[in-house]
Amino acid sequence: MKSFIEYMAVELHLEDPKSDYPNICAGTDRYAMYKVGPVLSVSHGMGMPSISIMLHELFKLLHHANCTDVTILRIGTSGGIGLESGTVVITKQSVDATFMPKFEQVILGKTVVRSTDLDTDLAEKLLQCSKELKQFHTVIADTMCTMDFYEGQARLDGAFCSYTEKDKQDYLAKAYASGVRNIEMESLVFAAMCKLSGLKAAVVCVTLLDRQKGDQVSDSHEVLHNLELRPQILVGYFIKSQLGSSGKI
Ligand SMILES: O=P(O)(O)O[C@H]1O[C@H](CO)[C@@H](O)[C@H]1O
Ligand SMILES: O=c1cc[nH]c(=O)[nH]1
Repeated sequence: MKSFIEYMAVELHLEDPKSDYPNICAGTDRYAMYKVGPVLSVSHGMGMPSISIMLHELFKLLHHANCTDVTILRIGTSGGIGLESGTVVITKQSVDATFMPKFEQVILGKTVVRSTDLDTDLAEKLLQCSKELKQFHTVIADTMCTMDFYEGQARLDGAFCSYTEKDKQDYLAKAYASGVRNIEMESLVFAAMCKLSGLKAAVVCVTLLDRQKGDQVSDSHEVLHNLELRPQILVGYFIKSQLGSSGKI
């Protein structure tokens, strides 16, 4: 989060050699938050419960700070399906582990179903940015969001596994056929909460491996670090172009 803010400071020409970027949320270890100019960068931990707490608190903060015209972008990593590792996926729709575009939450003992639509126009603008950048392959596709990294994502290498390689491949093939091209663990509640709050939102994740070829993320730290920079580069370029065209920088 801090390195993204340092990167944005340079991109937006807002860097100050004397300034360090403090963690605005240093009083809690739940997440970290950094800011430069109009850009906030916040960590969200792993999984839907973690990101949903952060989003509740972030939305309240944005409200009390009278922020307007807010765009929220989740950047992160994912497992790909049928894509070369390093491909960046901009989420068209976030779907659950049964490939349905809905987020279910039990509230007061009743199941509430919320839509996980994301902003189509924003996704297209991000894709256009990637075409201008010409640095890596980017697609718009559905993202499957799961409750778990191992059995929830059909891995065979967790502590428990109750299915075969063939079962795994059949499930991933069904996901692919339904339009899913990557798997991660936060987009469902992220999309549902951003839609509910009326904020424009997008999910941009790089794929670290092709799940039809394996389960383990086994590239070197250096290779993985370079792949992880891709969503930052794309979103950084987008933020810069948006702020430039609206005369805010
Ligand atoms: O790269 P991040 O944002 O952590 O996202 C992905 O990586 C984590 C699993 O390794 C999950 O949080 C998943 O959604
Ligand atoms: O396979 C992967 C890689 C990163 N994050 C996930 O959730 N799954």
